[in-house]
Amino acid sequence: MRYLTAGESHGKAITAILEGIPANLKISKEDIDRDLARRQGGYGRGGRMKIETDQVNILSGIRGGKTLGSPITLQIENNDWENWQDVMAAFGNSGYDQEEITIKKETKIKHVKPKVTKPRPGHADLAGSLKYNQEDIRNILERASARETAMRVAVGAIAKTFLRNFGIEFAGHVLQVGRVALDKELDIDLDEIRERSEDSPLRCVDKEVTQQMIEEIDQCKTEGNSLGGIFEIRTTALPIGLGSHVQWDRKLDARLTAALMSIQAIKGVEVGLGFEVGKRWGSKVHDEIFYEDRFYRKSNNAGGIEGGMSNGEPLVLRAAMKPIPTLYKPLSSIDLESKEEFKASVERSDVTAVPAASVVGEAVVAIELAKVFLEKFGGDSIEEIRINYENYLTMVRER
Ligand SMILES: Cc1cc2nc3c(=O)[nH]c(=O)nc-3n(C[C@H](O)[C@H](O)[C@H](O)COP(=O)(O)O)c2cc1C
Ligand SMILES: C=C(O[C@@H]1CC(C(=O)O)=C[C@@H](OP(=O)(O)O)[C@H]1O)C(=O)O
Repeated sequence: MRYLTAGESHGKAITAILEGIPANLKISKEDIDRDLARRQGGYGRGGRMKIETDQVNILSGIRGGKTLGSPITLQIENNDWENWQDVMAAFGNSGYDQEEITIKKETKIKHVKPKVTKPRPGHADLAGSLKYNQEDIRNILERASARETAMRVAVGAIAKTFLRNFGIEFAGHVLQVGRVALDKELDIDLDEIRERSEDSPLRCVDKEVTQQMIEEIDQCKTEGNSLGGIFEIRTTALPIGLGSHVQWDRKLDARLTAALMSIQAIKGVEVGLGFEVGKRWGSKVHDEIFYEDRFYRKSNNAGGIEGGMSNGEPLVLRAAMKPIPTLYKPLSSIDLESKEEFKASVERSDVTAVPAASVVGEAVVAIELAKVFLEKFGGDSIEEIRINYENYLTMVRER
């Protein structure tokens, strides 16, 4: 299974081609749209989310509600493209002048100079414009933008649908926003994490902590600043043996953490206890092994992975997101043309997007897990994969 996304943040649409999903998988557009709406939510997001109502257009690979085994083409339109047509028309055209262009941001008419020359610290602006030899930073920021994650969520919704056929479910929820953290042990099951986080404007399972996070965001916004945080992805128990110890690039932990690191603004990823393992003695880290009809553990410090393979327990992964790079009180930067010191450009921006990132986290983990699952139980139809899967489970059970 493989996929690529394409599209600029203010271009007409974003697209993906997803190949390798087996035939006869029932796909519901409503399930994909539900995840797209979940990604758009979250307290602290900027004006763009009021303009977009992300909905997927399925252009190929699905007939009568079922996959055909052929490439699936997905598209999500950018409503904001209407407002940015003049700016985007000047895109990449080095001959345009520096006259102001009219845009209708959030229905308010605004005039902007089409060329962006003041790189924002923390964004792709400086490295991208030098590397791709671009005078206009917009030629970089349009693609670096996390708008692209909408498409990864759509692809992820298909991966989740596939894995749901084998009893694998996901929950992404927020553990920390800025200085406010949920520091209690979570002793609630996956369904309750899902239920409580869906009810929270910050995708946090605790109401009191959610309120404190809101206050943190409000204070930060008033000061023209931005915030990051931490989210966690959990799954139901995985079958033993996804991934492999035999080669570095087949290790499940390496693959899943790379997927999470590929999300814009993610700067750290933990598996199970994560960095805490460096402090504890071995007896307080390793999960002892028990047997009753099957092998099981009473703790899950390993986060469901040992030796690069799933060990039969639920996955537990966490990711740290840095604060959003665009600050309404901008940081110092150097103008690409004049080389003079200026305040960085201010693009319309989120104050924080940790809840959205947690939904993207679910998606990228689901995509990578679906890939690993298909590598192990691969087949061309869902029926064939089910036979392979059940044969393997029987083999493991009979050991
Ligand atoms: C869901 C989501 C929303 C984001 N929104 C913004 C935003 O509004 N403004 C901004 O400057 N960066 C935003 N970012 C972060 C940038 O996309 C990211 O920092 C940038 O692409 C540079 O990549 P890096 O942080 O991985 O180095 C967002 C990231 C995510 C995951
Ligand atoms: C568009 C999305 O997020 C965008 C991610 C983003 C960035 O720099 O990453 C910058 C902002 O773009 P804009 O200037 O258009 O408001 C966010 O709104 C989205 O999540 O769908």
